Amino acid sequence: MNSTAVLSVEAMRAAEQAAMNAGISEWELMQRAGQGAARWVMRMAAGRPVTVLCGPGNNGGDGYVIAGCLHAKGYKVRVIAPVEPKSETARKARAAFDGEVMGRAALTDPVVVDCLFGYGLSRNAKGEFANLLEELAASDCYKIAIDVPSSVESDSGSVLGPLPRYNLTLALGAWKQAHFLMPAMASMGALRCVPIGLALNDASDQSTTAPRLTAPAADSHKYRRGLLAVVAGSMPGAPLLSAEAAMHAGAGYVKLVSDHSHPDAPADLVIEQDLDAVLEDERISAVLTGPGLGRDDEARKRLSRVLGSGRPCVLDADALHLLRPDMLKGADVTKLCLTPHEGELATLCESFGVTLQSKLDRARRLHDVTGMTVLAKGPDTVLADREGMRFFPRGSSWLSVAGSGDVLAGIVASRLAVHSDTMRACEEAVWLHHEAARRAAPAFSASDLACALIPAMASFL
Ligand SMILES: NC(=O)C1=CN([C@@H]2O[C@H](COP(=O)(O)OP(=O)(O)OC[C@H]3O[C@@H](n4cnc5c(N)ncnc54)[C@H](O)[C@@H]3O)[C@@H](O)[C@H]2O)[C@@H](O)CC1
Ligand SMILES: Nc1ncnc2c1ncn2[C@@H]1O[C@H](COP(=O)(O)OP(=O)(O)O)[C@@H](O)[C@H]1O
Ligand SMILES: [K+]
Repeated sequence: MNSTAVLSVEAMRAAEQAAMNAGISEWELMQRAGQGAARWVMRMAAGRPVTVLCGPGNNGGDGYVIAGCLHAKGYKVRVIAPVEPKSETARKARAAFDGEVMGRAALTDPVVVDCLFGYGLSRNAKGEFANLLEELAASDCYKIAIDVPSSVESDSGSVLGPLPRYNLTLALGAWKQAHFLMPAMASMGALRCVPIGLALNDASDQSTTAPRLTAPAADSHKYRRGLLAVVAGSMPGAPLLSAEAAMHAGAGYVKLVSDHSHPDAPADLVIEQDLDAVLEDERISAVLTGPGLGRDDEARKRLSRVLGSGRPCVLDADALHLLRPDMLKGADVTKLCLTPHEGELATLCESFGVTLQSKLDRARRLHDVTGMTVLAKGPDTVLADREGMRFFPRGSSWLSVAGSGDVLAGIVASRLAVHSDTMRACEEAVWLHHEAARRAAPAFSASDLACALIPAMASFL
């Protein structure tokens, strides 16, 4: 089975070194990578001619092995290599390939395999490399990236040259961070991982797989299934949306604590006004606040009361702007989930003295300095928690609609009310959010999305 480990370049080099220390040579690793990738290339090429672009490092070395496998199977295959290989193992692979190698040629074949650079890309692709990538971007051939697209920086997912849109990207040995990060992720097409026998069991960072949810126990009642309080503030719409989503994500009972009258609220949503009375109820299993909370003194007081309740909490939207380190004194931070988008993450980093730049680094450090669960959402959602980072497959781009984050916060809170595990709640919520988007018709609104949670739940039971 494919591993779900996600490795930084440093961790990848260490895993390869460990394999070599255990007696598997770099040459053997390259053979496994190249042969495994070649099987995918042949599946996609289905007999059509193939061009392989080979760069100076071991990614180029993999390219010569791929070309060799295709050649041996009778494929019409040629290599375009703007420079000779520099690493010893890649030179050996070049010498072992007895097919056609050209310095420059037009990209006329229907399938092109890109092995210019892998995780060793260290600066902007320029000159002949940039020309080739531009030509590849403009071509309508079937494009396969080996390990990572050649202008993608493996750790950050940032782009250092012309970026073609690939049909397929084959990660070698393990997933790299860029496979789950924007802007790189958007260009990779289908993603597959080719195992090469690395020991990855100790990797702390992982891609997530579909959660398994369970129906309520046979002897459940509404409180035992989880009682959630959604604490509203100055604006009525957003918390109502969160509460509606929460009602369809597992909790047995959702209360909206609000001073507004909410004439549009469904009859089965209980609306209360007395925040202290609600929070004193021992049966409350989780609290959500932030959507529509406002940022004035009253909102700050509400947030402090929620934090003081000691319940598992989800903090979103305005709560993330109001949150300060001193508010966490005495709080059990392991019960708190933050669900910031990019802007809210920047605000939180300022409040908690995190100066790193990338979303991944910021989320990781924010968790490290606060101990809270950080779900940094966006087109490339990442989760930072006690066990490491968690990554997700791409969700529907239709999720970029106002209120979509309120729905997500409601789902996280609902799952938290069910089982009190912050990390698990976030993982389940992202998958449910994505699945609801898949099941809703295109151009859905946030309330359509909340309704689509009902069939989405069924996907994971
Ligand atoms: N090390 C191993 O054991 C294995 C590595 N494998 C392959 O090796 C790749 C990593 O190999 P390398 O570390 O050799 O790195 P790459 O092949 O990714 O490229 C690095 C080479 O390109 C040069 N370079 C980097 N950026 C450049 C730029 N913008 N313009 C021009 N030259 C540039 C570097 O100086 C270096 O020579 C992986 O992505 C994977 O494809 C696989 O064969 C599996 C085994
Ligand atoms: N292009 C996209 N692809 C996939 N998911 C997206 C995309 N854009 C936004 N999302 C998701 O939609 C939600 C938007 O949340 P947020 O920015 O808080 O919106 P709002 O404040 O309007 O509710 C997040 O869960 C985010 O992950
Ligand atoms: K590549």
